Amino acid sequence: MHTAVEWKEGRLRLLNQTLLPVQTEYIECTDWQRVATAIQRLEVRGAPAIGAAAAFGLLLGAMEVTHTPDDFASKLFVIAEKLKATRPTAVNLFWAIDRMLRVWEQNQAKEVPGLIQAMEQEAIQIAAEDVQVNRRISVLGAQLFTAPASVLTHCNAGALATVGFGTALGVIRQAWSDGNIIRVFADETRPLLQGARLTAWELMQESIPVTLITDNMAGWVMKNNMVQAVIVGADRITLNGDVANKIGTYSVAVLAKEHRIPFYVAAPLSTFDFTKQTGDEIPIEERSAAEVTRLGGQPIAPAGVDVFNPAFDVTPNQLVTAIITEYGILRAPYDISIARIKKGGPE
Ligand SMILES: CSC[C@@H](O)[C@@H](O)C(=O)COP(=O)(O)O
Repeated sequence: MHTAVEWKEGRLRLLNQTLLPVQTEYIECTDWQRVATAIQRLEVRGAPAIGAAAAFGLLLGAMEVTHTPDDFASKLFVIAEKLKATRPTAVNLFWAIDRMLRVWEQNQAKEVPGLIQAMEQEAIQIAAEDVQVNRRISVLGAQLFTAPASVLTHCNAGALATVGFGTALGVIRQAWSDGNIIRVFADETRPLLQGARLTAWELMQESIPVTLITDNMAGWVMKNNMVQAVIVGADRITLNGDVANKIGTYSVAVLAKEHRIPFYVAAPLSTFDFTKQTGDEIPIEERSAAEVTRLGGQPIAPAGVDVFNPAFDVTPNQLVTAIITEYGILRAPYDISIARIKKGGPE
């Protein structure tokens, strides 16, 4: 398993996911600007991985500032805002940066080196927690699979999208080792092909049987009883259980309902936005038209065509069979089950 985000000797090492599966190359980030660019370009992607990378990005920013404590604070806040502006949808980004800023607040009385040390510990802790949380989600989610089944997934919610094992793919990994996964159908996930490039690659590395399909084949695969469950990750979940995830997830959820197939979401507490009631309030990132009009650098549409390129969609709670978190498996009514985990307690 490759590590997507790694802190080593004062540098952030990111696996460059835009080059996969052709090349396995790492980016050594020594300044916060490079981390911001990596998030924007999707060199590091997936909600938990973005959160961890941003925490280290803010740390790198803090390490550059060696002036008076006042100056330190104002510069730190500017860097935090710039990092927050990289991508709008995955709430883990904001969650991780705010967590880092709280450490600054609590250690304000310290000299800059002491402050930086506290911030470094926090960033390392954010990354380490994600590894633990992935394992917990995987073990809990695997309990939903009591007999051998084939599953469909969308985008990539694996090791590449986290610091550890993955969320949706973590559950699949665990259920596979329990003998309960026959095959994984991976949607290619247009426009940036995270399913084809990343999920298929990750699963093949571990010899988990995977079949790649284009996004528009999911309905036919379900109609032919080729999958018994859908499992995906999430970028933001609101208090009512609405789920933002990679564009195309909503279509898969609608199809799953039509075919009476359970639709599971696996996500850590850091993906819940307790400040938002419904999915209507989630900012949806729109990305460049070139992602749709070009494939592998080649034009596949007439020059100048109008394009709509939302990177995410929102699946309404009534299409979600269960949400697997490190605190337990949540089911409807989600306003009640989510209110319970909001307090940090088990479901
Ligand atoms: C555990 S990752 C969950 C989500 O972040 C994932 O499904 C997803 O939509 C990633 O989108 P991306 O645009 O590749 O960052």
